[in-house]
Amino acid sequence: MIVERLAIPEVVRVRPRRFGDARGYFSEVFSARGFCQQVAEVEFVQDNEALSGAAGTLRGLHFQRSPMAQGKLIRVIRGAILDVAVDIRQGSPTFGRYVSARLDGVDGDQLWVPVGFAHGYCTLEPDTLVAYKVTNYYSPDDDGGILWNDPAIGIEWPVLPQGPVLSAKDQGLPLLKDLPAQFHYNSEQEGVA
Ligand SMILES: Cc1cn([C@H]2C[C@H](O)[C@@H](COP(=O)(O)OP(=O)(O)O[C@H]3O[C@@H](C)C(=O)[C@@H](O)[C@H]3O)O2)c(=O)[nH]c1=O
Repeated sequence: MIVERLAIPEVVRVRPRRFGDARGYFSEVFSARGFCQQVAEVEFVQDNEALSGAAGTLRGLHFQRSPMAQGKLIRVIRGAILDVAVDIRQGSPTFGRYVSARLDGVDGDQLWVPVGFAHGYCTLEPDTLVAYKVTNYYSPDDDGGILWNDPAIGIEWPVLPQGPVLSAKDQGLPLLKDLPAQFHYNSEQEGVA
């Protein structure tokens, strides 16, 4: 497993080893032992899967507030995404900044996005299948979000002349500066894993 910390070092790109042979390949896509030793000591409780039909489907930017905040380990089974994590930790030197990584089903890279970050992705190919593990259960009451194209964050999404395919919910999310106080993430309440 190769581990690479991004410009915001709590966000980590993980490349599990693949053993190729004449049949194809074998890969341990997750091992608690390796992950806890090399990336973050967390426990995952839920596995999610999302299929997006059209290239240019954008989901995000999402998070759950404390105490239901979720760390997420994202990978692409088929297709490709630009995956994005935005630092929303109050007082963080990188608050409001983001990192991104291309993930695809060909090389099998994963992205670890800890609590304290909003997460989103845009699909780069049709029929992209994304799978991710999360460290806390889904809690719609604690669901928070930030508008995907908040100019203060300035994410360089793929160029989409028609604009992205968005859910109705994601079209109406607030800007980071307008996030209600009860959705502010305070690292002192909940340590960053
Ligand atoms: C996220 C989630 C959704 N759902 C349901 C609620 C809803 O009816 C349907 C679709 O939900 P959403 O529109 O929120 O799905 P989606 O926009 O794909 O939401 C996801 O986006 C990415 C970027 C993330 O980071 C995830 O944490 C999650 O927020 O699935 C669950 O039952 N469990 C879950 O954990």
